[in-house]
Amino acid sequence: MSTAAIIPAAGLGLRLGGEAPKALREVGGESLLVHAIRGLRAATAADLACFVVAVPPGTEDDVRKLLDPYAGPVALLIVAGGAERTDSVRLALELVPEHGIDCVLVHDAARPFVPAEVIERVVAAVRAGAPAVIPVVPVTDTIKRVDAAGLVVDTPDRSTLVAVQTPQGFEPTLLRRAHNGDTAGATDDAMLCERLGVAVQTVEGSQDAFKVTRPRDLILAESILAERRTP
Ligand SMILES: Nc1ccn([C@@H]2O[C@H](COP(=O)(O)OP(=O)(O)OP(=O)(O)O)[C@@H](O)[C@H]2O)c(=O)n1
Ligand SMILES: C[C@](O)(CO)[C@H](O)COP(=O)(O)O
Repeated sequence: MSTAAIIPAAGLGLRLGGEAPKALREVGGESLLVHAIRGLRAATAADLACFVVAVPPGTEDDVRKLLDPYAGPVALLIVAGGAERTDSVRLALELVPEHGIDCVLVHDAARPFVPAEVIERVVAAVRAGAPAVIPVVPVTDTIKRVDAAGLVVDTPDRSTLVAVQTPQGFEPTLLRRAHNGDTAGATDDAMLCERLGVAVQTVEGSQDAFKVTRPRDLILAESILAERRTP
């Protein structure tokens, strides 16, 4: 049995700004998407069989040429993404093979430096029987809920809160069922499983798995890459 990796990479990167779509922005001379593909391939215990990459409509051929040299023996499928992240994941999921896959990972192109051990932890937990698995890290700020007027409603106990990363791993049939339902307002795929009443398992994530969202995140990304490239 093998793993399929869906990579939603069709976002515009409005918070990051710049000309190119975010997944094609470069760090250390290579795009975030290439770094993400390389990171997934480094997780050898995941037994990756295919990548399905959702890209901005119209960029399919260019992205295929860009990624071909990095996919190696892993099959590379490209699909035009949708308006929302969940649309892009659903469209990619339609290309995931029906047979021979025991785990589907969904991994943001915008998280280029996830350590291999995090990916392998997610896959191992799915293979051990958890139908939905997410990597998480503790939150370091105090989090408050506020109302429309900006007034604080309450302060949740921080020890019960975590920040959620990707890749998120799923038993394939569950992920298909989750994306067949109502996806409105869902900011990750695990949330769709929660809506079905499925228990979602957490595993330890990593600070390196942060999401490139705003311009300063590129500075952190450059610094992580420089650290990794230093012998
Ligand atoms: N319609 C969309 C929107 C997002 N994504 C992908 O989902 C991941 C996480 O989304 P986010 O960081 O919000 O990316 P953007 O939507 O590009 O950013 P922004 O909201 O700032 O425009 C990214 O890899 C992004 O390319 C996608 O495939 N399709
Ligand atoms: C899926 C995700 O990366 C988990 O933290 C996150 O929810 C994506 O959110 P975004 O606002 O679409 O970047």
